[in-house]
Amino acid sequence: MALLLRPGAALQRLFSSSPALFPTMGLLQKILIPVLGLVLAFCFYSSRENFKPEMLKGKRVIVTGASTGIGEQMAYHLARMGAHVLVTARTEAKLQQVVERCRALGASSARLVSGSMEDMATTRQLVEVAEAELGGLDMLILNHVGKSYFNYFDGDVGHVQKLLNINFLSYVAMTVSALPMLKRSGGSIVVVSSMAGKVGFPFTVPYSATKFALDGFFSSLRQEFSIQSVNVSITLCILGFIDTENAMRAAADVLLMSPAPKEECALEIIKGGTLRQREVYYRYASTKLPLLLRDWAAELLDLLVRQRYRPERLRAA
Ligand SMILES: NC(=O)C1=CN([C@@H]2O[C@H](COP(=O)(O)OP(=O)(O)OC[C@H]3O[C@@H](n4cnc5c(N)ncnc54)[C@H](OP(=O)(O)O)[C@@H]3O)[C@@H](O)[C@H]2O)C=CC1
Ligand SMILES: CC(C)CCC[C@@H](C)[C@H]1CC[C@H]2[C@@H]3C(=O)C=C4C[C@@H](O)CC[C@]4(C)[C@H]3CC[C@]12C
Repeated sequence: MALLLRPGAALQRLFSSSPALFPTMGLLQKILIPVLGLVLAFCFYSSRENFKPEMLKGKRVIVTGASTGIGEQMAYHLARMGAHVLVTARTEAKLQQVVERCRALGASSARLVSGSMEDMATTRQLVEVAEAELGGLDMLILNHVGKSYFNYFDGDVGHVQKLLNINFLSYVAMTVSALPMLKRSGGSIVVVSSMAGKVGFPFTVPYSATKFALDGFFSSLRQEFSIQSVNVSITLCILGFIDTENAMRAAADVLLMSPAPKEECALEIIKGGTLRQREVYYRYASTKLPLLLRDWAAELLDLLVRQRYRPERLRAA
């Protein structure tokens, strides 16, 4: 434990307790350890490129589920950064407004494709528009989710299947269709997932299944890209509770926690994708830190989570 918390002090204690074994310890302590520390710090910071909004200028980006919530906010950030934005969802009227706002915010171009992700024709059309009108694709942001319920699992297998089609299979289909373009540009795939795709929470059984599936598929695919030297990054985004209209309506009464803002969340996703990070955790303290408990004290994590729920406030199904 001491080695984890104060490695310098722990090493010092270890070495100073057996001077005969380490005749050059004085030298080691005074010079080598500080130098090693400096080298490690340099490697760590120099490998982490800083994000700059200019990185997105002129980049061709598809954002799915962009008519509302986090997807809509990502479209606006990308527009401000001067990207070419192609947004999609089912509600054409809403998408039209998003496109207009993107143009006003300074997008290099903004267009839409409306349609359901249950339908493979939508996937095909999106990729065709990117190819024909943008001449390729640099970033694919997969963000849409089908409507589900926030309540006890009701046994409806048909709903699980439908949600898997929308939240998981369409992500696979989009990836397969867009991959040739992404390989050409050395681009990025960004997959928006959730803490509910890493840990089992109550009242989101079908949704959680679809998010766990995304982790399995994309983490495995990332390994294959690495073996085959495919220069396409995959960023999996692990989000906590975010203040989008739909999430607030569904869960705010039941959850004893405050939601994080969708605007900031959208920006963190874009930053992570642009820097080709393996995973994004937003917010860090309520996602990454609880996950440290998952593998070592799962029961404790489950208990802490249940304490943040008020099941008596669930709406009658
Ligand atoms: N908000 C939160 O607390 C959290 C959200 N997340 C994740 O963040 C992402 C965005 O969430 P959020 O912004 O809250 O979601 P919203 O419910 O606000 O937006 C969902 C989007 O998906 C679109 N959509 C729904 N059904 C379909 C369909 N069949 N075909 C195509 N598009 C569809 C909707 O548009 P339309 O209805 O017009 O089709 C809308 O644009 C999701 O992946 C979600 O899992 C993760 C953790 C927490
Ligand atoms: C360890 C804890 C401090 C963290 C717990 C975080 C939990 C409570 C957070 C993490 C992910 C969140 C859910 C989510 O991903 C998406 C949606 C869809 C939306 O329409 C309705 C709300 C819902 C179910 C969120 C509810 C709250 C969840 C379970």
